[in-house]
Parts: sequence; structure tokens; C-alpha cells
Amino acid sequence: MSNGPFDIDVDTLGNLRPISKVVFSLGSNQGDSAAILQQATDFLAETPGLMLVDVSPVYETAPWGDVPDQPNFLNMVIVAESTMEPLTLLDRALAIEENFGRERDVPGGPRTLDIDIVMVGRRVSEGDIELPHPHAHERGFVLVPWLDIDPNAELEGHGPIADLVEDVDTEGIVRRDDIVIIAPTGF
Ligand SMILES: Nc1ncnc2c1ncn2[C@@H]1O[C@H](COP(=O)(O)OP(=O)(O)OP(=O)(O)O)[C@@H](O)[C@H]1O
Ligand SMILES: Nc1nc2c(c(=O)[nH]1)N=C(CO)CN2
Repeated sequence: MSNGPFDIDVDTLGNLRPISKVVFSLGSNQGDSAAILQQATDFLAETPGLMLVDVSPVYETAPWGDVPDQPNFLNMVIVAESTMEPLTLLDRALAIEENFGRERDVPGGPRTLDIDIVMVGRRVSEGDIELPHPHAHERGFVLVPWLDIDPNAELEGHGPIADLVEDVDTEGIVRRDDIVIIAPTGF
């Protein structure tokens, strides 16, 4: 597992490209959420330049944030390695969301699929993207599944996620072992 721009990849033209650790948070509370999370995982795995390393268990989570009156979410986290630029990763995430009818009538409201980029191993603030994700450190629905598969992870600027999870509300976050997401791995 790479933890920053220290490993390199050589593309077919001989160009050297840094490999970064990338963490995604996926959530859904509209439609067949379990099937949507599986398909979104497949789409991410098919992305050139992105290799899935580990996929968390699925959790059912009470709505977090300003819109409490909406269905529970299914949430999961994916740890990956990538040679893609952050803005290219974001474009890919948005394109995958579009497949499931991305609608954003209410900020923080119901959605078929939300893919947030949690971190890319360094701080980024350019155009439409901010990394680490500005709310990841305070979201139990991100930290709890992430901790399952990456217990020693650190979130830049915030410290070990094992410490962060102690300070968030984890009530209403229930592991759903009856839902299993199959993760194709490898470049
Ligand atoms: N790290 C990031 N991951 C995903 N989107 C980001 C990130 N940083 C900035 N953005 C921007 O935020 C937008 C996400 O909008 P969206 O409607 O999904 O927000 P939200 O899901 O309601 O809120 P949140 O991003 O807090 O989960 C994206 O279109 C993108 O431009
Ligand atoms: N539990 C939970 N709450 C949320 C979620 C989510 O994925 N899970 N996504 C939101 C929009 O970003 C707002 N609130």
C-alpha cells in the first residue's frame, strides 16, 4: 500500500506517475441501495489508473447532518491506489453518480448514490475539490467503516482515525453483515 507520492508507476509511454492512496466514501438512501453500492464499486474497479485495495463492510446509518427526516443510508468505504489526478478522480466519481440519476434537490438530502473522495494522501484545494473532504473527520458513517479495513489510517490535518472515531456520534450506525459487496481488485 502506498501512502503518498513516493511510489511511482510507469505508463506505456514511459512517463513516471506517482501512486497515491485514495479513500472513497459511498452512500445511498434511495432505490436498491445495496445493488447500487455493488455497481458503483464495479465502476470504480473498472476505472483505468485506479486499483481497489480493500472494501469495507456495509453499514446502515442514521442520517447525519441538517436533514434528519430522510431514510437511513447504506454506507461503505473503499481504499484504493491511483495514478489519477484529484480532479480526474472527482470527474469519474460524478460520472458514476450520474449513472444512478444524480439529483441534488436538497443539500444533504436523499440520494441514490453519493461518492465522496475522503483523501488522496495530500492536501488539495483546487477548483471544485477539497481534500481531505472537509467533513470526513466528523462523520461516523465514514470513520466507522474505514477503521474496519484501515485501522492505522491517518487523515491529514486531523490525526489517526482510531482517535477521531472516539469523538463522533456512532449511535445509529449498524453493520449489515447480510449485505456483502464483492470487490474486484487489481489494475
Ligand atoms: N473531496 C470531495 N469529494 C467529493 N466532492 C467534493 C469534494 N470536495 C469538493 N467536492 C465538491 O462537492 C460536490 C459534492 O456535492 P454533493 O451534492 O455530493 O454534496 P453533498 O454530498 O450534499 O455534501 P458532502 O460533499 O458534504 O457529502 C462535488 O460536486 C464537488 O464539486
Ligand atoms: N448517515 C449518512 N448521512 C448522510 C450521508 C450519508 O452518506 N450517510 N450523506 C449526506 C450527504 O452528503 C448527508 N447525510
